[in-house]
Formats: sequence, C-alpha cells, structure tokens
Amino acid sequence: MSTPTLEQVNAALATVNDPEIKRPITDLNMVDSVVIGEDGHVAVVVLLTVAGCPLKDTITRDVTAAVSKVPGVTGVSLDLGVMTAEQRAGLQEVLRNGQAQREIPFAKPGSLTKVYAIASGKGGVGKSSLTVNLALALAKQGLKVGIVDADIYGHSIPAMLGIADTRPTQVEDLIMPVPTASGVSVISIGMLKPKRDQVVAWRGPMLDRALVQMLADVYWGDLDALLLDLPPGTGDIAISLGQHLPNAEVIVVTTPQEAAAEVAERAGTMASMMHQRVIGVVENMSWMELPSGERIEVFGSGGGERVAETLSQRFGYNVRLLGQIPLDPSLREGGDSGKPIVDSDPTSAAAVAITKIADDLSGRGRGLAGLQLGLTPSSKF
Ligand SMILES: Nc1ncnc2c1ncn2[C@@H]1O[C@H](COP(=O)(O)OP(=O)(O)OP(=O)(O)O)[C@@H](O)[C@H]1O
Repeated sequence: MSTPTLEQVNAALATVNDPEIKRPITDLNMVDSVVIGEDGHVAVVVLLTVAGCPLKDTITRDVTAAVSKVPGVTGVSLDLGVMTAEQRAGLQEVLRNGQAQREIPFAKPGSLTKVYAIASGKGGVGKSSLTVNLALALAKQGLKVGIVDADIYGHSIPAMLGIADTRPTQVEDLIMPVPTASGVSVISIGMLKPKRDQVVAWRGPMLDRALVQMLADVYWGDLDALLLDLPPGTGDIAISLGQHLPNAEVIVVTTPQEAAAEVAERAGTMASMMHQRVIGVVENMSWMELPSGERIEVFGSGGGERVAETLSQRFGYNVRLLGQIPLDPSLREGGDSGKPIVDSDPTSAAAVAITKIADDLSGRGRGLAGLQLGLTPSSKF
C-alpha cells in the first residue's frame, strides 16, 4: 500500500474535535507537526491549551483512532505539548472571532440560542434536577445544550452530572465550559470559587460579575439551548439576569403544595417585572405511584395548575402547565450518583415526564411571542 499523504492525515485530524471547545483541532491550531515515515508510521504533535488538560486522554484516543483509519498508516505516535502564551492568545482570538470582550452572545439581536431560566420560589422543589434532566433530554434530540448553574446556595448541578471535581480549563481570560459524557457543556458558580468548599457570601455586585463571567467569559460556541439554574426566590441573581438577558424565557418550578405555589407565583412575577416571559410552569413531586398503580399525592395537588392560572391572569398571556413530574426514587438516586435518569433510566415515569416537556419546548417556534424588548424593571406588579 502507498504511503499516506499529508493531506489525508490532515483531513483525518480535521475530524477530531477538541472535547471542550467542540471544534476541529486543526481549526484551533492545536496540531503542531505531522511527520509521515516511509513505512507509513505517522508522528503527530498536538498542543494542549494548558498543561495537565483534563481531557488529554480523550484527545489522544480520538487523534490515534482518526489517523489510524487513513489507508497506508501502519502506526501512530502522538506527543502532547502545551501552547505558549502567544499561541494561547492566538487561540483566544480565534474563539472570540473578532468579538469584543465581555459581550454576552445570547443577548445579541439575532442570537439563535434559546435561553431558559429555571426559577422557583423556594429551595428543594427540584429545580436543579429538572435543569439537568431537561438539558440531557434536549441534547438527546441532537441539540447543542449548555447549562449555567447560577444557584449560589445550591450549585448542585456538577455533582448531579458526575463532574463535581472538574475545574474548567482557561485559555487566557476565556473559560472553557466543562463537557459531560452526554455532550452538555456546563459552567457552575461553584467552579469560579478558588476552593470548592468555600462558602459564597457574595452580594449584588459580586453576583452580577459572576453571572456576566459565566455568560460572557465562557466559550459557549453555537448553542441551540442554554439552561440557567437560578437560586430560589427573587434575589440579586434574578435581577441581574433580567438586566443582562431580558430575552431569557422563564420556567417556574413548584410542588403541588398551596404554600409552595404561592411563593412560586412571586418568582414568576419577578421575572415578568424584569420583562422576561414566563413560558410555563412545571409541577414536580406531583404524586408517588405505588406498585399497585395507586397514586399518593404526598404534597397535595393543584399547585402547578394554580400557578399557571394565576400567572396567566396576571400577565394577560397564556402561561401553560408544561408538565407534572411524579416523585420517583430513581430521580433522586440518579442525581446523587451523577447519572441523571433521562440517561440512566429513560423509561422511568419521571424521565418520561421530563422528556415530554423537552419535546414540547423544542417543538415551539421562535416567533415574536418569545422576544422581549424592554430593559428596565417595571413596577407594574
Ligand atoms: N421528582 C422527584 N422524585 C424524587 N426525588 C426528587 C424529585 N425531584 C427532586 N428530588 C430530590 O429532591 C432533592 C432536591 O432537589 P433539587 O436539588 O433538584 O432541588 P432544587 O429546587 O434545585 O433545590 P435548591 O434550589 O435548594 O438547590 C434532591 O435530592 C433531588 O434528588
């Protein structure tokens, strides 16, 4: 067989994506050199963005597999180097694509990314569980999905996705979101703290800076959907989000309980004051199904319907009940073990309910109804 050509090897390398940036390593100037021996042995040097890049094994595996497939290749050796400061600055330039720093791509007119803010009145209603499972369900449909975990009190998203100990890679002042096994990109407010166990006692301006950092200083690439897990209640992050991303669409999570519904209505109203559109309500922990098929309504009933009706009346547009998710031990187990049920137990009742909500969301058109125009908080409510 004839010796492979440089074009063939380069074409093979162009099929390898950097796992964090999700673009071909050839576009990112990560391929430093390719030497093809007469015996068909190919020696490749790939430059990592930072020393100790957590995904170097993935890059090694993918490069070796891609080059091995080229006809005539008898062996592949791969050396990993590290980019110089100058090369990293060049990469940052490529990634920013001429865009000014500190610009939030999702806030730009014409952005095609759907931004969903998952809000709740109080903690513990399942907002984070819904966020991760909804993100995975959307990713399963082939969408490119990102999650911003902005829940300063909880920031439980990384653990729920099995990436609790992963720190994001930084290329100069651009942060790479952490990729999960399911292909969802994640950044968490917990990843911005110097130490994981540090308590966040940030107030308005610090929180605002952290939110902007997660939106503007993270390389998100082209996302179809971005999900934001907000802290419970109507605090500083909700106000900042309204100012920076007025086009975000809000999903309110509640349990069926009367008292929970009342505080959920407040969270929805807050979003509307920030000129964001509340697109629907998700009722979680709606019932528990016994092996006999009997349903026990552990937290009562009607909360989700009530919040949807109240907000519809208040805003003058239809706020739908998007779905009801039953209490399901496998959902809790999936969260605790870092393997969300939409992936690990997709036929469970809760996973089916969440997948239905994802189908509903992705089936919606973009239309003018979802676009928000104002920036300043109104005092209508
Ligand atoms: N439908 C469900 N069935 C069983 N367990 C659930 C369900 N929804 C949530 N849980 C469990 O309830 C706990 C709280 O859920 P989660 O962390 O998602 O809530 P949260 O609203 O994000 O809370 P916080 O805002 O305080 O972080 C978790 O242990 C989660 O696994």
